[in-house]
Amino acid sequence: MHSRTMSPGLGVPLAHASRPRAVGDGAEGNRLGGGGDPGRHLQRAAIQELQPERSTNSRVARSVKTKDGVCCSEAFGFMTRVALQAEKMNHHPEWFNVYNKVQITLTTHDCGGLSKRDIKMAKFIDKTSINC
Ligand SMILES: C[C@H](O)[C@H](O)[C@H]1CNC2=NC(N)=NC(=O)C2=N1
Repeated sequence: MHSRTMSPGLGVPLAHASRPRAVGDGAEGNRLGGGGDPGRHLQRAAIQELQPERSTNSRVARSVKTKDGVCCSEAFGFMTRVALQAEKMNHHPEWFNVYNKVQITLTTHDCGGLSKRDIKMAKFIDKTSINC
């Protein structure tokens, strides 16, 4: 079953799968650590390398708190850098922001779990948040 949501401004219906799609949509989108993949131990090591906080085997979480207290400009600047990277990678975070706090969850919807894109995005977020 699919639920359809109109994308804001584009007027193009977006089909959202209501459950994880089949694994594998190309090298970047193959689910890590799953199934009988012979490389799964290597892939699992890649996931563990992220030192995830509050993560599961299908989602990686990050929490960022910028220095600017209840002001938001540093948090917005951080989110802008991540948003531009997300557009560049075509891989988008699920995130929540209040004041100087940003809670981020990374997962690959196309394969219903973690992929190399999540690892690449998590490393970008870790590097970018160092200066916040
Ligand atoms: C069609 C488009 O390439 C896909 O929907 C992209 C967009 N951004 C994405 N972001 C995330 N987090 N997971 C995806 O599977 C994904 N897929």
